[in-house]
Amino acid sequence: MTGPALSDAHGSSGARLIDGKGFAARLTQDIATEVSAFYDRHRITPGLAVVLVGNDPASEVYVRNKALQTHRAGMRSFMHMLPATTSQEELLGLIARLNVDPEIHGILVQLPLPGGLDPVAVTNAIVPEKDVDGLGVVNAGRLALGLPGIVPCTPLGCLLLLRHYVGDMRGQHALVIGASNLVGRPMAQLLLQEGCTVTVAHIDTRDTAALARQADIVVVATGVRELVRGDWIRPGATVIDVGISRVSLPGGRTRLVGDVKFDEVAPHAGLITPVPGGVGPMTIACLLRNTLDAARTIVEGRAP
Ligand SMILES: Nc1nc2c(c(=O)[nH]1)N[C@@H](CN(C=O)c1ccc(C(=O)N[C@@H](CCC(=O)O)C(=O)O)cc1)CN2
Repeated sequence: MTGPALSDAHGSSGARLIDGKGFAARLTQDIATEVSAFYDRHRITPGLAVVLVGNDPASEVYVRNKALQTHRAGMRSFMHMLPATTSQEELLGLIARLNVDPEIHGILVQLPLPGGLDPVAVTNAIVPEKDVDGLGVVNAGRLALGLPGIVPCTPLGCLLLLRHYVGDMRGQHALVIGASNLVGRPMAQLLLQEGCTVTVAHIDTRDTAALARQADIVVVATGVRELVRGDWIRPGATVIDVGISRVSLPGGRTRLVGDVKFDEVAPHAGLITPVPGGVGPMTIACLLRNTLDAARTIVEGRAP
């Protein structure tokens, strides 16, 4: 429940910054310790296969970071970089091989996929026990029923931050803006399980601002940059910004912005995640968590 109050430079009257970067670094260290203990017990190093199709520049950065962090946590990383011309059959063939590879405990196909490839069919081709993105129907169904399973990395990261900084969320009103399979839908399920009253808004929901003004917790995952404005936020509310957009600045430089107009929102919020350094780093830390848990399930035969 710590975190610095924002300085006047941010135009804030005292919202605390949620330090996702620091939290993710500690989580990764803990996972490295657990990976080492797992190796001592079984003489097995968990292995993560990451599949990237095409050359989306942001995805290339994310998969490189995934490989780096996987090594840092003491696990094995297997990268499969495929051309954008890869057919659905070729991709499904690779997944079928990874599904039965004993060195692989987690499989992730980086999203978005190039046009012509069906992300639902592809993610559902991964066997549920290696589906470390938690996006297949088995893990998504388990989450919807409140059963143990693999939870998608970004919503899991948001949940860990909320549990740490907010604590008990029972009775709080949570608004999730954006209903994607990757973030919004699983996030809503997790908040329900925490005892929140949950509203889910679409990008084009009428008067999302009015819904936000009633919320104690606002999680935004729309990809619409700076959608959430200062007057949307009830004083003291917790704001979790999942969006990451790169905007061009004069002189060829770029900067990252989220789905929240930070300088306007921070003075109203009680707690807020920055972009960068908020939810993003938690996504990769939770992928490592899910990979180790998947290895445990496969090797020790126990549920995560
Ligand atoms: N199969 C998946 N595809 C995608 C996922 C996912 O969880 N599974 N999530 C996103 C992208 N993503 C991981 O893949 C991701 C996004 C952001 C970050 C991150 O650390 N962001 C940093 C800034 C990094 C930068 O400088 O660009 C931050 O916010 O501080 C990590 C992973 C879509 N695809």
